[in-house]
Amino acid sequence: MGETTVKQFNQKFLDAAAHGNLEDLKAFFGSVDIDVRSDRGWTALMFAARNGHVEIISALIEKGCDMQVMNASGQTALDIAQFWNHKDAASILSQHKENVLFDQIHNYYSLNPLYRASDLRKEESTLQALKKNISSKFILFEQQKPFLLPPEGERKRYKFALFSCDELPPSLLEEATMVFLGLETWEPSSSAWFALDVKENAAGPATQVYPQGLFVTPFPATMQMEETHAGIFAEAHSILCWLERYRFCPTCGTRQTIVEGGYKQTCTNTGCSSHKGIHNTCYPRVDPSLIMLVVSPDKKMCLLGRQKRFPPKMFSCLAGFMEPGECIEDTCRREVEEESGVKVGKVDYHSSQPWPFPATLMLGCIAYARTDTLKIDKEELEEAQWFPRAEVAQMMAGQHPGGLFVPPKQAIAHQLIKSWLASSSSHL
Ligand SMILES: NC(=O)C1=CN([C@@H]2O[C@H](COP(=O)(O)OP(=O)(O)OC[C@H]3O[C@@H](n4cnc5c(N)ncnc54)[C@H](O)[C@@H]3O)[C@@H](O)[C@H]2O)C=CC1
Ligand SMILES: [Mg+2]
Ligand SMILES: [Mg+2]
Ligand SMILES: [Mg+2]
Ligand SMILES: [Zn+2]
Repeated sequence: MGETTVKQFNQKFLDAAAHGNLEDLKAFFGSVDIDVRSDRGWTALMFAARNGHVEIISALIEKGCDMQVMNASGQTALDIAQFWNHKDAASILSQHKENVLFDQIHNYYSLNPLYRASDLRKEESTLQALKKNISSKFILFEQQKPFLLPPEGERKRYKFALFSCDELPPSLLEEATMVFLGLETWEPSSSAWFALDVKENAAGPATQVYPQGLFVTPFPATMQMEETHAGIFAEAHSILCWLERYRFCPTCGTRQTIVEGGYKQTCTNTGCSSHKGIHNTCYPRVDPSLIMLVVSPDKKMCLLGRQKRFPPKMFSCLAGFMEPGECIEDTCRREVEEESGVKVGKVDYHSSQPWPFPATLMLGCIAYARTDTLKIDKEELEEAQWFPRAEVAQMMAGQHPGGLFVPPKQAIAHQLIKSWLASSSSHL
């Protein structure tokens, strides 16, 4: 095709989106660049958002269009739908959190599309009404094991089986530990999501509705979930583990009551000092830890290590829990020196990842080493070594001659290594 014909071809595709003509639009799939832009920098998704064509938006999203791009005025498709007050279109677009996370790296387990509606947690009567609302969605756990639909046909990933209140026995709804996870969108009338944890024997009622569903051991199955469901799993699983493991007041040992949709527990002993002053024992815990890609002083190598529990031949970034009263930079320097003997200078923050086993928050950093002599702490690491960039690239690609490899893309370690490889290509 000549340049003019390509332009005309692209324009027809954009017109189909603007006019809401789904059949015409689909005819272009496979031959057109789905993110092609008009002269003003508008994509097909933006044209569909401008006119509120919900079907077109869904079809484009399903085909994997980029939702983060901006037009020449700095608007995304979501901004455009909101500006023209197309509520349904805005709602679909806002469910895909990439929209609001533009320019941000998002890691697996962090893509939770729910609006947490934390203000509603305190409104007990609203929560009770939502629990009985037929549009509310329930996900099930049995002793913290999620009830999932296994990969099937074209779908390569696990996803949650969703239940409505009339599909679950009333006794189960009453007795299970319940967590209010949030609303589907910021619209107060949108569907609420709840997680239910049953002690045992929920398989009967659950498999009546979904014969193919099963309660699975969360790790590693949840590493293979639809990404938004993995985000919802992270929220639900961390809270449920906390509710299960902190049933008694850490201050006086009295039984606690679950309140605020599962996001708080209060001690039933009115004389307990946990009711006075500032304390944090009644809220769910999150344990911050650091994970760092350590770059050598000459910037040509990075430091990777193996913990004993890793699969054979897997090397990853060093990691360690933060200690009270410590800043991120000092945790990074201390953990690297403790485990490898290497002294770190500058520390750059990269991105973070909730690690819901049970509630770690991994803070990913790039750490610049000042020294390169290794003195490995054999308790913490079985092995650690400096790897040149080319070898790391082979490990990432699964083409290392010795069979060494790095964690899969769902792990933040993978993303740190990938970023370093991309940024260090200029040092070759
Ligand atoms: N995605 C990846 O490639 C990797 C992830 N990790 C994760 O990073 C996190 C921290 O790394 P580690 O090397 O294990 O930390 P670490 O180097 O601080 O050593 C672990 C020890 O720290 C102590 N500890 C202190 N606070 C703790 C807490 N809140 N929970 C549990 N143990 C605590 C325990 O004695 C534990 O054995 C872990 O959650 C681990 O799963 C670790 C290595 C690689
Ligand atoms: Mg350590
Ligand atoms: Mg460690
Ligand atoms: Mg430590
Ligand atoms: Zn107490």
